[in-house]
Amino acid sequence: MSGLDRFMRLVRYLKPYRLRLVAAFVCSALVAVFSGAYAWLVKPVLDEIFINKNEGLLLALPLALFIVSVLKSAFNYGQNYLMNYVGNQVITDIRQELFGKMIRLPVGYHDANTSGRLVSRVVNDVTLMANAVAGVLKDIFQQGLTFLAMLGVIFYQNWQLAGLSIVVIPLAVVTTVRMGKRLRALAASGQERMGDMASTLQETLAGIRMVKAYGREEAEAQRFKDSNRAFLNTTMKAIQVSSLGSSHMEVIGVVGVAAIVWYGGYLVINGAMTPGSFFSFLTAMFMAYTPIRRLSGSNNTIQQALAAAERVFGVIDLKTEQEIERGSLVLPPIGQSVAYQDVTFHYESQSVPALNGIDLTIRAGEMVAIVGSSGSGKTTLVNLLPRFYEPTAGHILIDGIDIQSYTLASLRAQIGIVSQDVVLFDDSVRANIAFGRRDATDEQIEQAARQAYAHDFIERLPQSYRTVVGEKGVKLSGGERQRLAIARAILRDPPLLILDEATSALDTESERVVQLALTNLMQNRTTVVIAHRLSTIQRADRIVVLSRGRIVEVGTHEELLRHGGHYQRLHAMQFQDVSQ
Ligand SMILES: Nc1ncnc2c1ncn2[C@@H]1O[C@H](COP(=O)(O)OP(=O)(O)OP(=O)(O)O)[C@@H](O)[C@H]1O
Repeated sequence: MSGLDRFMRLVRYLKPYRLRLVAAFVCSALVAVFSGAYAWLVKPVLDEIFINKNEGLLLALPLALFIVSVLKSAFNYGQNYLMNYVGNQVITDIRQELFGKMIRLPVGYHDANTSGRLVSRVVNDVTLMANAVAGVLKDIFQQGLTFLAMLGVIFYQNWQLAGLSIVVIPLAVVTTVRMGKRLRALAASGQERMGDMASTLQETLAGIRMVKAYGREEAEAQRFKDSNRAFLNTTMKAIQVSSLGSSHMEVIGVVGVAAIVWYGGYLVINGAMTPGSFFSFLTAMFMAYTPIRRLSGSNNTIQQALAAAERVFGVIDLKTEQEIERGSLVLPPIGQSVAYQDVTFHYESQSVPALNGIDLTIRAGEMVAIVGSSGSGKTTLVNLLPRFYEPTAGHILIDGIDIQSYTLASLRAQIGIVSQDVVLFDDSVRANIAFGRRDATDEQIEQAARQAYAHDFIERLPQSYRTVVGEKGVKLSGGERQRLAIARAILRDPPLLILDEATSALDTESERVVQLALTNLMQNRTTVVIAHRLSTIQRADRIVVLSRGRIVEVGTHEELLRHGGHYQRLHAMQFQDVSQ
């Protein structure tokens, strides 16, 4: 996308606010007119009052200056407020669109982009665009028009002198354009650095306990220092370029003024121009300098904003899961089966497929346990069901129809997931349980909590169901967090359940309660469990053993033990201690 395309695209966001924009434009035009009047008034003030000593105008002219200045201020306020209103509205819209987009992008996108980078996109890139849209919009209109008004006065007072000063302008333009290019590149790399910094920050703060436990404070501070420095370096380079540019402009300006004083002085001395005209001219020149400087400053801001816009639009233009999905059928509760047919899945970043030729039929109401060593593909296998990823080859059918034919929303509505890393939000216990069903009543929530063996501990919390659990539920114990997650799944009541059993050991009592809660949750559902516990595995109708992405054995616990293959070996290794 070229700079112009991006700019035009930003302009399109202005459409809903066009009335306010027109009003702002009118205010800007009036500000410019009154600025011109100001410069123009210098001539009569000087010539009539100071040179001709015209007493009749002694009161009228200062009064005129006063009125012009009041009107100019009033319209300046109007345009300032309106432009900022429009600019900030546009940015709020873009930020909302960007966030809405991000949360709908496929899981694969989030795997490839650290959350720090994404946060930086929403916070920093959009802010850069905000500066441009709100600030520059104002400058372009007001300063642009003021510049034109000044140009009018300059030419009106003396066109030859004006011609001379105009020679300076191309010099200024060349400097501005060259500087802009360099600044844009620097802004892009600055934003990348900022993203890296945000990633480091977020990772470290999220893992603060580990950082402390392993005494990594120094090392993390050092790691942060590196990205912090890298950011400083790009920032300083940008500052260098833009300061050099400003000095350049300053020198060009002084050359212009010197030339004007020399030629203008010559005209006045020879009587070709009145002193009033000359000073009115000079005032207009000086007043035109601010718009030029502001506009060239705006150019820098615009370049930064366009670089930011490129990244922001890059995300907005990605296809969301919903846009990629082809399905239109609405999935009813599962009646017969879920079937994997020759399913292969390959993560883009990996050299070997994570799943290879999987054939597996899970009957409705069945409980299937998936076991296998670490990295064998268990999580990947279940992640294909809610279509977090799409199979590279093969199909997954529910009741004989490919899940790609169903809408994502209806498919996911049928699936409940309880994973080992419980995701809780910094909200009340109630809101965390009602996460998948915002419309649930207090009675329903309490019932789900009871079934999940969570009601008693919730009642003991300081504010019961209204207690806020802290970021990621830090104010709860591991077992309590899991029971909240189970209550959440019970409330959602999905026919198909994916359970990723926690590997982290809970104490025996806590483990027993979580198991009871799980038993309640699994009742009358089709369940796929990534199983680590002996108790779960023994209760399973069938056990599927994965190894390096392939199904190597399927059967009940007893059958597989008797068979004496992979499972028997896994079992011997993993469950020795437990069974003793
Ligand atoms: N998001 C990802 N991007 C790239 N490769 C991945 C991704 N997730 C998993 N893998 C790779 O795919 C393979 C299967 O991983 P998967 O998480 O499915 O195994 P698992 O059996 O669930 O392991 P564990 O029991 O340790 O959780 C592994 O080799 C892993 O490195």
